[in-house]
Amino acid sequence: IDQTELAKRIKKKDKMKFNTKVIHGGQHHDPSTGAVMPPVYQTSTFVQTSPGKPLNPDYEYSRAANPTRSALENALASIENGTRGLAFSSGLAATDCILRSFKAGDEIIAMDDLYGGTYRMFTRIYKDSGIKFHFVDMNDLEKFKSLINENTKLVWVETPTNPLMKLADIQEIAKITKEKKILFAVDNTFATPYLQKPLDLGADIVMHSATKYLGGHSDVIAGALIVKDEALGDQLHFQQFATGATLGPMDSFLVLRGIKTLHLRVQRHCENGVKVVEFLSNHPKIKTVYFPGLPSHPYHEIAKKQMSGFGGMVSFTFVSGKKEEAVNFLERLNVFTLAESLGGVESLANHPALMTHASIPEDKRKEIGITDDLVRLSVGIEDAEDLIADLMQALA
Ligand SMILES: Cc1ncc(COP(=O)(O)O)c(C=O)c1O
Ligand SMILES: N[C@@H](CC[Se]C[C@H](N)C(=O)O)C(=O)O
Repeated sequence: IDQTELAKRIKKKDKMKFNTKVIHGGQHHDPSTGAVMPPVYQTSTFVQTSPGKPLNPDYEYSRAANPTRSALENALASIENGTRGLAFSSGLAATDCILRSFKAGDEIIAMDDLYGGTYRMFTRIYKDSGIKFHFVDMNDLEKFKSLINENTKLVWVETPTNPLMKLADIQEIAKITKEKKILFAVDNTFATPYLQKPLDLGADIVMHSATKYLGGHSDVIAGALIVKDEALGDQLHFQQFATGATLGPMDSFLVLRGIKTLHLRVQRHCENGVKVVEFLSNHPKIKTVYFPGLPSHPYHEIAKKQMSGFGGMVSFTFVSGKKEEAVNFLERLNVFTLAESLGGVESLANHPALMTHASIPEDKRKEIGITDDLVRLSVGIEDAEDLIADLMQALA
């Protein structure tokens, strides 16, 4: 098949439905061998037939492009309904790639509840760059609007947020950022494109910690950016190429393999999430359950509007409010593994204040509601009965 015919066939797959796209989107067989999965092109460089003339014009050096990474990047673009995907060596490297575009005097408005590492990058790595950061609850649209001025260059939201499961209305924010010509980036790690498609809702950039649901098997650290606008895609690719935080071929292969079962896994995460939430919500020792699928969740209406399911991430606090009770509970778990990270097939449990969000200063944590008795669960795809039995014995 010649290249034009191949490109046509790939384009057709972009019109297919989501469950087909996770498997075929942006994909074709390996042109030189016919291999169905792209081989792990474990090579740093590519032959040139004459100086400056690579044998294949798409590939000269793997930091710029590598065929295994290209296959993943095409899949990422397809499943998020973008035109360009970029794969990074971590989620934070992907975030950093966006941040590098800004200069002293620029202002960035970010959601007040963020993954601890993102908050740490904004407040510590970029603190001396002259970029000004504002943290605000994006549900207070008036307050958000009042922070915008001619220097505002980026709006950054995570929705749902890590770990408090707050939501931001992507469409409403996009109306404002479009009018003011501000770039709008959404960290879609918790929702995944199976449940939420920020580019379709008006965002300019989707970011992922692909370490989580996209990879799905807790075996890789990876990040992703996806955009619709081709010029923005070129600009971000240049930043990535020129600074170097690209994803290696083996890790690209693992994330691509993970994506092929994303729809099945997230469906089960959602089913199990609801069952775990039902159990926790009726347990006498549990005070508040944070889950966007609960009608009592303050942002349930936004969740219904922009998500097609509620995911498998659940946080909760104890009636006693005591850190010791949370710690004892976590130490007693048997099927849930006490570990940082989320989105893998196995259920994980985490104490945000002591683990994933320890990099946020204590006063700030308290201010946003990350209390010392807060526990976060990443509900996996095991049998829900076993998960609930494990929670029950650990709470007993
Ligand atoms: C919501 C969210 N965004 C970004 C990151 C950063 O990703 P990574 O660990 O892959 O660098 C994480 C976790 O680390 C996360 O939970
Ligand atoms: N100690 C790490 C924390 C990694 Se958190 C991983 C993931 N985002 C999660 O929320 O579980 C650090 O970077 O400080």
